[in-house]
Amino acid sequence: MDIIVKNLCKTYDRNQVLDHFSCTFREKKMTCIMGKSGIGKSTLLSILMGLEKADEGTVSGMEHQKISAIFQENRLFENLDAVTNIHITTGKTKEEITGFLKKMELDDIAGKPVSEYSGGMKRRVAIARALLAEYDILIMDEPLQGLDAETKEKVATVIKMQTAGKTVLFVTHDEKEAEFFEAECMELV
Ligand SMILES: Nc1ncnc2c1ncn2[C@@H]1O[C@H](COP(=O)(O)OP(=O)(O)OP(=O)(O)O)[C@@H](O)[C@H]1O
Repeated sequence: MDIIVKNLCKTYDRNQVLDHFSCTFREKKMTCIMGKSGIGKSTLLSILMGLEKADEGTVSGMEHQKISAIFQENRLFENLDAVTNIHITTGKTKEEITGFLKKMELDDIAGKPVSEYSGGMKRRVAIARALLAEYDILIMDEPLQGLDAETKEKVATVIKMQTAGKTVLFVTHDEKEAEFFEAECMELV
């Protein structure tokens, strides 16, 4: 089912962020949501996920759908290791998680608490957790931010393979990422 957004409005205090915004996100496709900083991309995602309420407008196609998300913040349990972090959320076995972490080049630190990881390692754990969860719709808010060019390419390749044929909404500032993922682009203005 496509996700159909009609006439969304959202104002914080006197700051009108979304003004009758409408668009369609196609089922089983990746859509890149682009637009300048502060334009309302994360706000749109929050409304789609039901974490924020729109002042006006409707969203259809999200009902009864399992959503997995990578937020701008990693939202990890810092005192737990990568495997436990991912197990708690996804229910996947230690073997499944360890195998996947290897693809993300995280297997050697998987047993240490997340608090001891670098920023890029934490980001990869958050990405792995979202990809291993069962979902109908994957929502990613600047998932590759903070990764070096080489790691970004590897992780992007894993994301591309894992999300083929899935409905994915992907906020990025980087047109090259949109090209790499062969995603449809939607610009917030
Ligand atoms: N909870 C909130 N309370 C008040 N203002 C908010 C809140 N959340 C977002 N805003 C404001 O709404 C506007 C849009 O923010 P949002 O985070 O959606 O933008 P964005 O396009 O995702 O930006 P970026 O690319 O920098 O992440 C900004 O002016 C921001 O300050």
